[in-house]
Amino acid sequence: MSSSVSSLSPELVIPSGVAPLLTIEHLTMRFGGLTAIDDVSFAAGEGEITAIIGPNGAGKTTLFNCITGFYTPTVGRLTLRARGETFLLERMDGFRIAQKAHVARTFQNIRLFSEMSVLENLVVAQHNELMKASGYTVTGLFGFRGYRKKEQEAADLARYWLDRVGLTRLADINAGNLPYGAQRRLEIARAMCIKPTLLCLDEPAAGLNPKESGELNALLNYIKDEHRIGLLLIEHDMSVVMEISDHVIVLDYGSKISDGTPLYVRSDPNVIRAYLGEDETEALPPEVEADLRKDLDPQNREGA
Ligand SMILES: Nc1ncnc2c1ncn2[C@@H]1O[C@H](COP(=O)(O)OP(=O)(O)OP(=O)(O)O)[C@@H](O)[C@H]1O
Repeated sequence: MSSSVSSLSPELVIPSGVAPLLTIEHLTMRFGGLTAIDDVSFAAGEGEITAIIGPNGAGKTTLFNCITGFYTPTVGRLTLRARGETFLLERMDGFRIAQKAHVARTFQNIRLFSEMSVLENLVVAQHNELMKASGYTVTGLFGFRGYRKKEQEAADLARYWLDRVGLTRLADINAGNLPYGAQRRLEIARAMCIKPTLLCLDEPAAGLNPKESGELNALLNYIKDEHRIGLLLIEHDMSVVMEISDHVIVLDYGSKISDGTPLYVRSDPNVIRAYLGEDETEALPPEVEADLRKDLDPQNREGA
């Protein structure tokens, strides 16, 4: 672990010791009298999958909305360090967070352009790059070389991601006619077309069958391994979380209640209590209780 990482506050330590890509410090988000996020701090590593889990209403989507500029946090600092630049996200609006910091996002409910073809969905995601190449003029209409080159690059990138998500054969059909699992993969491909530094996925496995869920895991691992970007994942499907995450943050009633490797949080009594309630944890058999205590012993804590 480098000295810069080891000097961080304990709240911000990443179990694997990799450099932080995103640092959230003392984030609080209030809606009138309701505190949806209450003084939450954590860091997400470069080239890692960080899962945000917690019961319904824990504040997961609100956290994403703060990171991606949909909400301006009431309090807190959100720092993204990527490609040699530092961005203070709490000071930026959603458009600049997407275009300058290259933070991409998918939503709980699929938001594709359903009347456009699968391929068009991926080209349209690159609209801003193309507009920049045209100098925000009619250059594109005259087919100038610089613009044509950008247009070709946009088409190549779209085809690359179509291939990666297994949709090349379906490139020309309307996105709204794709099967559900394929729509979810297309959304991720579209987000990847903005060449993100950080990809935020809100329940990507929702509604998927086990086969589609396996394909999703493979896709997310591919993105992590081949493109070395950070992924933030809100997910209720624990098989997905436990299989592909490097780091898990657990929220409950807006507060962080656990932070560590999947193995660590899985046996953290705070997490079990949040998911099952007090009564069930009291009824744990003594040998399970003993295992939990062993797992929680800092000496045995994985990644500690
Ligand atoms: N715009 C808003 N105005 C008022 N309250 C809000 C707003 N957005 C979220 N909340 C409240 O903040 C709390 C956290 O909601 P949030 O959607 O972030 O939880 P979540 O963990 O994503 O839940 P789920 O797993 O059900 O999606 C809830 O009590 C919710 O009602």
